[in-house]
Amino acid sequence: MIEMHDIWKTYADGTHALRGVSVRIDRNEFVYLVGPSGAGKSTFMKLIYREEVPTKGQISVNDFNIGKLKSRKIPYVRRNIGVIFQDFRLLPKLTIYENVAFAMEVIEAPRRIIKKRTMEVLDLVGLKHKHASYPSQLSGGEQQRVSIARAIVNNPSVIVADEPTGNLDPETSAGIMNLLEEINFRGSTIVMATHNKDIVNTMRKRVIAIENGLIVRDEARGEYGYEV
Ligand SMILES: Nc1ncnc2c1ncn2[C@@H]1O[C@H](COP(=O)(O)OP(=O)(O)OP(=O)(O)O)[C@@H](O)[C@H]1O
Repeated sequence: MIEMHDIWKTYADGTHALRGVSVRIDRNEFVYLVGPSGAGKSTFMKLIYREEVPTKGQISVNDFNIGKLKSRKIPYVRRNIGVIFQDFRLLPKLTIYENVAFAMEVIEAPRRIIKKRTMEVLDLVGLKHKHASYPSQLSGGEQQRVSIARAIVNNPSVIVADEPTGNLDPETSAGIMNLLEEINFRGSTIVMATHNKDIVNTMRKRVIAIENGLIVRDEARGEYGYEV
C-alpha cells in the first residue's frame, strides 16, 4: 500500500513540483497517472521509489515511512519496488540474462536461485530464447520486456512505470500493457504515468490526474480526459 499525506516537493531551484498531495493506493491496484507535461507525475513516482524525498508531508510504502528512512534500510525497501522507464535503461554491455540477473545479484540472492528465477521471468515476458543476446540486438518492444523482467525479478509488491509505452508503436504498446496487466493479476500494485489516451480509455483502470502539482481528479475506471 502507498499512502501520501500532504506531500510537497520543492526542488533546489525553487520549483514546486508537488503542492500538497494526499492519496492512498491499495495493494493490487492498477493506477494511471495522467496530466500535462511538467505537472509532477515523475516526481510523484520518484518519491515512491525513493529517488527523491519529500520537502514536507508523509509518504509510506508498505507501511515504511520512506520519507524518513535510515539509509541502511533503503535497499530493503527498494527491493520491494520495481521501476520501468520509457527509455528501458538496460546495461548495453551485459546480455539480456545478465541485465535481469544483476537485479538479483545486488540483493545478494543465492546463485542457484538467481539462475532459476531469471530464466523464469524471461520466459514470462517471452524472451527466454534471447537470453544470450545484447540489448542492441533487440527491438524496442523486446527491450522493454527485458526491463519489465528486471523490474519483477525480485517479486516486488509495487511496480512504478514512467511512460513505459512512450517509445513504442501501438501494437507493441498493447503487448506491453497485456504484460503489465498479467503482472498486476499476479499480485503487484502498478502505478503507471502515461500520455497515451488510447490505452487509458481502452484498458479502464483508476485514473489520477495531476495538474500543477495537485491531484485534480481521481476516478475508478476513469478516462484520460485530455485532448492529444
Ligand atoms: N531535478 C529537478 N530540479 C528542478 N526542477 C525539476 C526537477 N525535476 C523536475 N522538475 C520540475 O518539476 C516540475 C514537475 O516535473 P515532473 O518531471 O514531475 O513532471 P511530469 O508530469 O512527469 O512531466 P512529463 O509528463 O513531461 O514527464 C516541472 O516544472 C519540472 O521542470
